[in-house]
Amino acid sequence: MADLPEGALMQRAAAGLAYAIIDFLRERGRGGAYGSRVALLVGSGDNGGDALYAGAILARRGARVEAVLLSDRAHEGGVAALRAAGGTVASGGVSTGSTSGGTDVVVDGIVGIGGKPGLRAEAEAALAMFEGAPVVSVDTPSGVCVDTGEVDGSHVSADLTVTFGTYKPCHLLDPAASASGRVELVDIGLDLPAPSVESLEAEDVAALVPRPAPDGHKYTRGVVGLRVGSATYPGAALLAVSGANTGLAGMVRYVGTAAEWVKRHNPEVVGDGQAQAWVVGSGSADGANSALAFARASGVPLVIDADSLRALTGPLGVPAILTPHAGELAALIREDRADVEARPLHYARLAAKRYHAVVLLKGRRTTIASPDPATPVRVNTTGTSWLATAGSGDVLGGLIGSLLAAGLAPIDAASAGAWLHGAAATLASAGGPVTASGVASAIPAVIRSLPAVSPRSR
Ligand SMILES: NC(=O)C1=CN([C@@H]2O[C@H](COP(=O)(O)OP(=O)(O)OC[C@H]3O[C@@H](n4cnc5c(N)ncnc54)[C@H](OP(=O)(O)O)[C@@H]3O)[C@@H](O)[C@H]2O)[C@@H](O)CC1
Ligand SMILES: Nc1ncnc2c1ncn2[C@@H]1O[C@H](COP(=O)(O)OP(=O)(O)O)[C@@H](O)[C@H]1O
Repeated sequence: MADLPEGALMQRAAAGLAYAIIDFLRERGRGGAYGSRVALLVGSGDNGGDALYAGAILARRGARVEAVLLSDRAHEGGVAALRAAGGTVASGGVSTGSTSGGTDVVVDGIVGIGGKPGLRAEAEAALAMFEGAPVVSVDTPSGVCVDTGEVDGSHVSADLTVTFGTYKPCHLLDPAASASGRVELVDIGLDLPAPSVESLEAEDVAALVPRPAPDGHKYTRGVVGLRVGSATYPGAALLAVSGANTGLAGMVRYVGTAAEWVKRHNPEVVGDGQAQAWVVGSGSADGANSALAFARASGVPLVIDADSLRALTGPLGVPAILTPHAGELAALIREDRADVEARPLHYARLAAKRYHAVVLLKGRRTTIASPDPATPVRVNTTGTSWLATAGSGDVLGGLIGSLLAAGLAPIDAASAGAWLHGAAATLASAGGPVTASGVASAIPAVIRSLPAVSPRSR
């Protein structure tokens, strides 16, 4: 890094940005840069510099590029480069109209990682001039909080965000993740600090998924037990069992009022006995407290879902994964649901600390926090909104339980489970509706499709 000439990182970022914009224009039916009309919204920092240098590349390739400067301190080298390439520069935050009324893309170089949340009035006014035009954000959608994914005030909603070096929390965590649109990563050779938020990829999950040892038997593979469902909600038992009974654990036990149903549909499932992990609470209704008490007394790691979350009073004294959706987490920590949805990172961390458990906060971007504040929070990016269907959370609890029983650490079981669950939903959905049972049925196919893992990296 020390050997790089000054500005080299910005030149790499700008080149990556320019080529991403050209691809974006092609996707939208333009030939590429040539003949396209490009508006750059340029703030006072290096983020605006990236936009200006990218604009210069586009102008050299025949685009009509206008930079709208939102500050009188725009990046000087970038302004000069754009002018030299034939672009126009409008100061005072007002477009000359050279690209409006048919702008093919607006490039948001207002602020990047140096910005404060919220947009200033001149940025809002400039965005309003180009309302309706597609937006590509440089590094981050301007106005969101980069480190938490929260939004406070107005912000850009991008169709595409081109980011440099690494994904930032705002690209992964809602609500800012939704404002980022599609996110493309450009490697510019940055030296990066350890992340506070991360996301598993297929290779990571492949390395975590338990595989039977050649000389293994069913007990060495782990036994998962479920105390879920009730006379009121027998379906929750069936669905949680379907998530657990995909062959990832060596054996599945079920204890509860739905035992006859469960065994009729799952002849492999056996009754009470020792287990390496218990899943409790899904559809447990009045039995939620006793299910939790029995499971806790076993001393093994637990997955605590739905009704059993209400029975929690504090840390459990055993390793545990809590799996609330936003409403359940709000009730658990006595906050408003809307606040939890607005600050998932904050509240997942808070609950993990308070209950000394891994907290998996379900939603579009399921957020998984460890009680150890040094462990990065994991955000799940697989899945589809078709997964928002009754009972799919029950399937997830069972699946995570089987991974826990197979010996994964709670943070790994929770995050690999969420990844597989989302991927199974996408596979089963194939762009259309899917049921919770359909999600469970697709889990083995997702595992078969994971990239091969060398035995050494397991
Ligand atoms: N890391 C790297 O090595 C590389 C980084 N690179 C790029 O640099 C970007 C970071 O650049 P940066 O540090 O100059 O900050 P940046 O986000 O442009 O703006 C900060 C200035 O904006 C202002 N401002 C603040 N809040 C505001 C608001 N809400 N609304 C409006 N204005 C606001 C405030 O100035 P003020 O006007 O208050 O004086 C502040 O000083 C990064 O995201 C990436 O694109 C690449 O080139 C590759 C190498
Ligand atoms: N908009 C969405 N996009 C993707 N996944 C979603 C969305 N909404 C919910 N989900 C996922 O659907 C599942 C729903 O679980 P949950 O709310 O517990 O449902 P249930 O209690 O009916 O089983 C979770 O895995 C959650 O992450």
